[in-house]
Amino acid sequence: MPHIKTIEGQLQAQGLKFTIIATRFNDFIVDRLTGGAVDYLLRHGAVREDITIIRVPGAFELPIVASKAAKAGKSDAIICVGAVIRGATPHFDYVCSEATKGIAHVALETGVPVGFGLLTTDTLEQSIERAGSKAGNKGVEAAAAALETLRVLQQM
Ligand SMILES: Nc1c(NC[C@H](O)[C@H](O)[C@H](O)CO)[nH]c(=O)[nH]c1=O
Ligand SMILES: CC(=O)[C@@H](O)COP(=O)(O)O
Repeated sequence: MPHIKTIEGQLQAQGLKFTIIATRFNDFIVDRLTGGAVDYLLRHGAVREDITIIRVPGAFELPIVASKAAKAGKSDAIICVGAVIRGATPHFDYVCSEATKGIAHVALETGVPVGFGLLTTDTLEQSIERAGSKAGNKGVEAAAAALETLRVLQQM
């Protein structure tokens, strides 16, 4: 059988620099996402000195700050965390759409992997479930995805 070349990212964070960008909006949820991301990185070999946390007002501001962080060249990977919870008006859709598109754009434009740890939920309960309770922790998932993607990109 011919050999199939396979590229997979190792989940080793030793020697890597990370920037976590976290919203102040819904901070009681977002602090759990941030903590999950930090804990994941430390457990996989990163050191505290190589992790920077930047706080922004809300999800809408995540892309511009992620863009500056990526272009500054001091981060191997970026992790965005936040929580947008549906209100009574279409505001939710606009905030989610721009944050999502903007974060994806930063990664594609700069080549720096950006983990997407932004909760977009219909209810507060759904956010709580995804911030370290019964449905896991999306901050952890975003940190893991950013690290794995970085390790894949390094082999290409
Ligand atoms: N409603 C939520 C927001 N809204 C605020 C915007 O993100 C933005 O900060 C404001 O419009 C000023 O530009 N942000 C969240 O992160 N979560 C929400 O539920
Ligand atoms: C997520 C939102 O946009 C939000 O909390 C705003 O609520 P509303 O639509 O009731 O103004």
